[in-house]
Parts: sequence; C-alpha cells; structure tokens
Amino acid sequence: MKSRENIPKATIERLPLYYRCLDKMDTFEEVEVVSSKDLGGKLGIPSTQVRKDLSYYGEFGRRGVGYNVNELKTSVGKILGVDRIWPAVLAGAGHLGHALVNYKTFTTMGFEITHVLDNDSTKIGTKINERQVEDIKKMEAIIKENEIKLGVISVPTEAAQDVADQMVAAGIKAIWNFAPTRLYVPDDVDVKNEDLAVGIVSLIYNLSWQEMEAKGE
Ligand SMILES: NC(=O)c1ccc[n+]([C@@H]2O[C@H](COP(=O)([O-])OP(=O)(O)OC[C@H]3O[C@@H](n4cnc5c(N)ncnc54)[C@H](O)[C@@H]3O)[C@@H](O)[C@H]2O)c1
Repeated sequence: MKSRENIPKATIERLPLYYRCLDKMDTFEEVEVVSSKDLGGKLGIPSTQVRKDLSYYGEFGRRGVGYNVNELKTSVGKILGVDRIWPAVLAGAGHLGHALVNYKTFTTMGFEITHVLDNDSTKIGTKINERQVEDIKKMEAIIKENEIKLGVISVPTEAAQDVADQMVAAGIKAIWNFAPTRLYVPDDVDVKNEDLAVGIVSLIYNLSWQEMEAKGE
C-alpha cells in the first residue's frame, strides 16, 4: 500500500462510491463477482481508473475474473474506516438537523449520530428518530464520556465557530460542517464543509450558459 500522502484526493473521494455500490451489490443484489468494467460502469468511472484507484491499496481481484464483491467491500470498508460505526454528536436540531438525524443510511457508511444537541429550551427534551435532543451545555461531557471524535454542525452561521471551538476543546477531531462559513480549527482537526447552495448554483450556471448559447448571445 502507498503511503497516505501519495494517494490522490480524487481516489480517496471515489472510495465511498465504490463502497456504497459494492455494499448494494453484496447486500441486495447478491452479486458475487464484479469486473472493474462493470463496477466502473455503474458509477460512470472508467475501468482503468477503478483498477488504478484500488491498486494504491494493494492487489485485489484476479485478472480476467474480477473482484469478489464481498471481499472487496470488506477491504474498501476497512480502508475507509467504515468497518465500524463512528458515533457523532450533532449540534443544531433544526430543519437540517432533523433531516440528518432521520437519514438512516448513514450507518451503512460507518457513521451514526448518537447525540443531538441544541440550545433552544423548547427543543431540549423532544425526540428526533428516537434520539432525545439534549442541552448543548452537556456537549463537552457527552463527547468526553463517549470518546466521540466526530461532530456535525447544523447551527446558524453566527453560532458555528463557537460550537466548533467547544467541540474541539472537548476532543472532536473531525467536523462535518453544514453552516456556510469557514471554521478556524487546529491543524489536527479535519473539517469537511458541505454547501448544498454551491451545488445548485453550479447547476444554474450551466443552465444559464446553455440558454445563452441557444439564443446565440
Ligand atoms: N449545507 C447546506 O447545504 C445547508 C442546507 C440547509 C441549511 N444549512 C445551514 O445549516 C444550518 C442550519 O439550518 P436550518 O435550516 O436547519 O436552521 P434552523 O434554524 O432550522 O436550525 C438551527 C438550529 O440550531 C439551534 N442553535 C442555534 N444556536 C445554537 C447554539 N449556539 N448551540 C446549539 N444549537 C443552536 C437552533 O435552536 C435551531 O434548532 C445553517 O447554518 C444553514 O445555513 C446548510
């Protein structure tokens, strides 16, 4: 296996796609063997790219035969760290927080929101999908007691940095941030920003160019 720094970011970003596809084939479609062509075909990724991506992590499959779906899923799952469930705290039990807590498929990707926190007294004590909303003041104790490393931020922008600071101080090492703002964290903390608005604007951008081209502008 290559050292972590030598593996392209794009390869790492494709691994969850391979994993989800292999999991579906293994769990629901009972497929035993898959070629790089078929795996890539399902994801719109060339077979040469699939083979190259996997080659960074070792030798998988047999030439001319393909990959054993279950074995490859297990290996990719281990590489991704999703062969276990990582507990996570979520701060901000609002509209987005509800949607995230209600999304059950996260567990198949090795991630489960085990604690939901908010600072609104009308929300504290209510339940979302069996999870009781707890007071954000308990966050530090919850993170420490449960040795949680993963935090999800779905609070308004103006509260996000403060919540991130509290998470980091309590021991969080990776933050999935949905607030549309840059978070300042120490180097050993990983932040992944998720901005749905950027996705939709790039779609609109393409639509608007197609329209202009059609009108010959
Ligand atoms: N990434 C995306 O594409 C996307 C999509 C929708 C919303 N958002 C962002 O997600 C965040 C939440 O959006 P929403 O629509 O769910 O808002 P919301 O107002 O419905 O929910 C925010 C929740 O955060 C709580 N909160 C506020 N300050 C807090 C604090 N200091 N500690 C703990 N809880 C606190 C509120 O009580 C509320 O329950 C916003 O930053 C929004 O911009 C992002």
